[in-house]
Amino acid sequence: MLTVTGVSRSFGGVYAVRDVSLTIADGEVCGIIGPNGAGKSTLFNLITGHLAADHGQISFLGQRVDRLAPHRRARLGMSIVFQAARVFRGMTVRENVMVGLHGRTRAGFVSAALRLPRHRRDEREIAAEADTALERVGLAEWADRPADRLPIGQQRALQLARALCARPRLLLLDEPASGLRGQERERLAALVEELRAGGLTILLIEHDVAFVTRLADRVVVLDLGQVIADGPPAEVRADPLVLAAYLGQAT
Ligand SMILES: Nc1ncnc2c1ncn2[C@@H]1O[C@H](COP(=O)(O)OP(=O)(O)OP(=O)(O)O)[C@@H](O)[C@H]1O
Repeated sequence: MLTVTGVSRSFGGVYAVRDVSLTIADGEVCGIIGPNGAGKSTLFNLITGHLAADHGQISFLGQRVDRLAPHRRARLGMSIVFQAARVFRGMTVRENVMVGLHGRTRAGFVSAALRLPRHRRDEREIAAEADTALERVGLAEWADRPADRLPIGQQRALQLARALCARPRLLLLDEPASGLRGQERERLAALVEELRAGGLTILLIEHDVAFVTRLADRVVVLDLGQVIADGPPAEVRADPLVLAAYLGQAT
């Protein structure tokens, strides 16, 4: 589904990502971990198109995408949940999901603003689609509540619902567990497991090694911009190179 080949990116002459290659197969959950400054965010942004690579190739669904802008990659089926994503205040949970869907309808923003008949029909379809996504992430009963009152764990689920509405082929999660603890983290993990069981292909970067190794089929470990391990979670956790990279770092 995704192939990264020999990708590098430097800042001011220092490599943040150096000659990284990895592949993600259809239906796989791939986790990218690594100590602070390892290059995780840089690699994530190279894949989504928010950063341009200096060298290397990225292919998605058999097509070169490394020169495409983020929205073009999104149209091909990449959907991102950003770590810092916020909910829209003053809107309900359902409306928050509907905002993401408006751009996709034939009617679009113009007739939405003018409230044309076509808009009213599309609006009902959009609301139904939003409800389906909310159901999928366990937020159905919160649909009519103000989104900014949701606890942070549910706000993250809401962002997932928004991303799912784009019907992604590949879901990219940027530190989904950050700021979550205990039960919230458990709920999110269960949700990702459900999405995986549904056959969705997922790439996640995370600080929380335990969270990743629990969810991922495969874990790629970066250190100083390079891949130092790539394999099943149990294998990677026991790898001496990985243990050495994490030595002295809080994981
Ligand atoms: N825009 C930038 N300008 C200059 N240097 C950068 C930039 N982005 C990243 N770097 C450097 O590249 C290296 C990798 O950073 P990156 O943020 O990708 O690592 P990370 O693994 O995501 O780190 P963390 O776990 O701390 O978020 C670091 O040395 C960082 O200082």
